[in-house]
Amino acid sequence: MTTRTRTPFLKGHGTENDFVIVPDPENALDLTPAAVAVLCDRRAGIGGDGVLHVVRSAAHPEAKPMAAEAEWFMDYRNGDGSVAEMCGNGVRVFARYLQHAGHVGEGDLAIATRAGVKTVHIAKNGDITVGMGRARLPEGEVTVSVGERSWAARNVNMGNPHAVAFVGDLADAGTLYDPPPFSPAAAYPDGVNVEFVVDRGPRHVAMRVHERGSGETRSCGTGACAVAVAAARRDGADPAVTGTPTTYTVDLPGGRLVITERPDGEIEMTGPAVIVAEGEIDGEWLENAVG
Ligand SMILES: N[C@H](CCC[C@H](N)C(=O)O)C(=O)O
Repeated sequence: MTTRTRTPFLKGHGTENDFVIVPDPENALDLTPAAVAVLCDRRAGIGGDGVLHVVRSAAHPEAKPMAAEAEWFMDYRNGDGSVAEMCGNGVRVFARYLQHAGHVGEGDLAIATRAGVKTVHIAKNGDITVGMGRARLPEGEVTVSVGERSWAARNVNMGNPHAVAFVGDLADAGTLYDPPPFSPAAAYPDGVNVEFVVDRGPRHVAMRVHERGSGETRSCGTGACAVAVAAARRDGADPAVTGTPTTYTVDLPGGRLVITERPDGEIEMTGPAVIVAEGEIDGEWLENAVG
């Protein structure tokens, strides 16, 4: 962005996982990691867990191969400026933005992401359902720690990496200021999102999450999917084994998501998404802030 340009932005969230939305159909903006970090700064910037850069698939080299299937590409960035493969809450907010901007209506659409094309359904009641694809469950147990405490965790990949630890009480995870150390280091060469989970009832869990690149957030869509997949295996309810779909209700600090895994491994996540506000980014401010 050059000085004195004014770039539209919107603010939105899905179960309080919040994002700065930057519409840029022709991929004209130079959205550097430093610019993302400044935009996500909750004091000196707009504030958010991440940025949803809205680009036509045909205008982005990573999304061009998906352009025939999905007109729009969610170029997702974490709040620290790093790039992640996928953001579940982000896809719902992205779909809500496309609807808000008049690009799509209620019903079915497809969104390109770095983890492939995701199918999305915008329901009349406002709920948004995302086809999250299949989980990968790398072999080998991992351990995560917070302070003096450690837990065995399940390695689940939803396009992005997760470590799911079942704990006695969500307070056991302490303040979660820093990324929880994990071992073996080789399990997550590019870092990891760590979820701490307790039971609330049959097929009903609650979780906290420390997100790679964003810190503790109020919600994580891919994390909720990873938790549901790990819980189903713990509970002897793996749909591939039982032949019946499993649905888990996942309560997060920021709201509730419903995750269904089918016998073929396909996972669907349903939850809300809202647009909170829209405005303009001052190019001169951003240029000075980035330095
Ligand atoms: N921090 C994650 C990306 C965002 C995931 C989360 N916000 C979601 O809703 O899935 C990562 O680095 O893999």
